[in-house]
This record gives sequence, C-alpha cells and structure tokens, in this order.
Amino acid sequence: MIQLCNIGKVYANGAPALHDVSLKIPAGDFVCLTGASGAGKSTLLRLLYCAERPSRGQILLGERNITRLRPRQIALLRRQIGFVFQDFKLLLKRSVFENVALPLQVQGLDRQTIHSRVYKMLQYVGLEYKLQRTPLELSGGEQQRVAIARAMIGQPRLLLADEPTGNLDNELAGEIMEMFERINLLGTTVLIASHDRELAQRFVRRTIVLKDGHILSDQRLAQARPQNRED
Ligand SMILES: Nc1ncnc2c1ncn2[C@@H]1O[C@H](COP(=O)(O)OP(=O)(O)OP(=O)(O)O)[C@@H](O)[C@H]1O
Repeated sequence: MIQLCNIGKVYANGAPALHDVSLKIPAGDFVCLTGASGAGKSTLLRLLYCAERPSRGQILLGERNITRLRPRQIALLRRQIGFVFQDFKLLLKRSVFENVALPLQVQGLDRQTIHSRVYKMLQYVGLEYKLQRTPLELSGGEQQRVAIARAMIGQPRLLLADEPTGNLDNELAGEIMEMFERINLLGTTVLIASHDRELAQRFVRRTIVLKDGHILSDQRLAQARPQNRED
C-alpha cells in the first residue's frame, strides 16, 4: 500500500507543483496519473522514487515512512521500485544485456545468476535475440522494452513509469501498455504518468486526474479486475 498524506511540493525556485495531495494506492493496483502538462504527475512519481522530497506531508510505502530517508536508505528502497523514464535513460555504449544486468551487478549478485535472470527477463520482453545490440541499434519501442526490463530485473514490488509511451506511435504504445498489464497481473503495483488518458484507460484499473497540483478526480474503471496481491 502506498499512502500520500497531505503532500505539498514547492521546488527550490518557488515553483509550486503539488498542493495537499492525499492518496491511497493498494498493493497490486494499476493506476494512471493523468492531467495537462505541469499538473504535477512527474513530481508525484519522483517523490515516490525519493528523487525529490515533499515540502509538506508524509509518504508511506507499506508501513514505512519514506519522506526523509538518507542516501543509503534511498538506494536500498529503490531495489523495491522500478522506474521507467520517457527518454529511456539507457547507457548508449553498453549492450542491451549490460543495461539490464546493471542493477543486479550493483547488488553484487554472481555472474551466473545475473546471466540467467537477465536472459529470462529479455525473453519476457521479447528481446533475447538482440542482447548484444546497443540501444541506438534498436527501435524506440525496443529501447522502451529494454528500459522496462531494466526496471523489472530486480523484481520490484512497485513499477513507476513516466510517460512511457510518449515517444511511441499508437501501436507500439499499445504493446508497451500490454506489457505493463502483464507485469501488473503478476502482482506488481504499476503507477504510470501519461498525457494519453484514452490509451491508459484501455488498460489501467484506476485513473487519477491531476490539475495544477491538485487531484481533480480519482476514478476506478469498470473493467477493474480483482487485486491479486496483498501487502
Ligand atoms: N526541477 C524543477 N524545478 C522547478 N520547478 C519544477 C521542476 N520540476 C517541475 N517543476 C514545476 O512543477 C510543476 C509540476 O511539474 P511536473 O513536471 O510535475 O508536471 P507534469 O504533470 O509531469 O508535466 P509534464 O506532463 O509536462 O511532464 C510545473 O509547474 C513545473 O514547471
């Protein structure tokens, strides 16, 4: 369960991004944060990833207050959280395999374990036959799948994705959303930020609309499936 309690965020330059946002996201949920540019979607994701600190309020992940963690604690927390960036943030000089292996190397796992987990993950996203390519030798959709594989390789309980389909055409965007759907069905809580409310609504269970840093609406969708993981 994720809980945001009266979260406010004002950036150092004085720009207000979120105002008194309170929200509960049960484990196993599949949620889209949507709203116009500047509504606060990325800020909310970045707060959950501890890339920013709230100016006010508390954030709980499960029982844990993650509002003011030290860098070492943040690094450990991030093992439970995958983050998919709109611009992929892949290492362009490293192979697909190396990009996906990196989080496991940081954790100090042995080579054989890393090899078998990375290979399985690349099979899962359909890229096992391109593991020696570098990102620039891949299409945009393939790069995004590598980014998803890297975010999922540590088997996180929570997957955050900021405009994951923003750079893709409609068909590829649909494929990426299907991948998130499958990841969610395996039990991972998925929270995406997307301008494309229509696309998201075909897949997610719940849509939260932000406007000027406030929650405008929070709607559970009709096709919602029962949740499959308790926390
Ligand atoms: N690092 C930053 N420093 C200062 N202000 C920021 C920073 N990041 C975001 N903001 C401001 O905070 C507000 C919310 O921005 P945020 O990026 O969260 O919105 P968003 O809904 O994700 O927008 P977009 O869809 O364009 O990515 C905006 O007014 C933005 O200008």
